[in-house]
Amino acid sequence: MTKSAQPWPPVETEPAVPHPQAPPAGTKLGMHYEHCFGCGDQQDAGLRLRSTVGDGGTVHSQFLVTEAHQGAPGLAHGGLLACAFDEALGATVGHLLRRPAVTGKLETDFVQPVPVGSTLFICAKLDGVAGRKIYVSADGRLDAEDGPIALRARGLFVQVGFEHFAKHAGEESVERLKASGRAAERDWDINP
Ligand SMILES: CCCCCCCC/C=C\CCCCCCCC(=O)SCCNC(=O)CCNC(=O)[C@H](O)C(C)(C)COP(=O)(O)OP(=O)(O)OC[C@H]1O[C@@H](n2cnc3c(N)ncnc32)[C@H](O)[C@@H]1OP(=O)(O)O
Repeated sequence: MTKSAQPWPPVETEPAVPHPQAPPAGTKLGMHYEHCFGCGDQQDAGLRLRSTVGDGGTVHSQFLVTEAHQGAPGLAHGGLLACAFDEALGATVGHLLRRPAVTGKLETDFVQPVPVGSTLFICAKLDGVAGRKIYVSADGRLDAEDGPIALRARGLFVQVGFEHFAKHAGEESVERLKASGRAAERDWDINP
């Protein structure tokens, strides 16, 4: 539940059924790109979010809040926490539906502060699909899978073709994704 009065998903959707080749529950998901701020291990101050597939169209992600992530002294920056949800929701869409998609809208409820030194446990789930629009949501809990809720988020991801990345970041960006050895491993349904 969220404090927002808007229904979710905001439009009629089909069930978001994981792709037949989606990784099964228990699979640890790798980085999608080593320079990604959300998951990459080549970003010194990055979040280094790590994710595992859960049951029933869910993905469980974690990251340790460090001093590099502060807004107020000793507390995580809100925009950075939104970034963690962007990554967790995007990974849920990308890995479970196996469709390249980008964030169209991201809404975050900040329920309680997240201190430096805490680990945020994010559980994301697929909520529905309407054409290219994919709806996902997540809770973030402090220090344990069943810890107190610190944040909630809801996202709309829009399915795109790989030409999206080539058009806006250059052909080289797609080559870099392929060279990362991660996109190339995947047999995407559209525009592989
Ligand atoms: C990331 C690389 C992945 C490569 C694959 C490797 C493996 C990955 C595996 C897994 C890990 C992934 C982890 C990633 C996590 C991070 C994700 C990010 O941070 S993405 C960067 C931030 N987001 C942008 O930069 C988008 C910028 N915006 C756009 O490019 C366009 O606006 C776009 C594509 C979102 C839509 O543009 P249009 O021209 O294609 O389509 P139109 O018709 O405008 O929208 C389609 C439908 O969506 C609705 N829509 C779009 N934006 C909306 C909004 N803000 N609110 C409500 N509805 C919206 C529209 O009303 C339309 O709905 P109707 O079909 O008419 O019903």
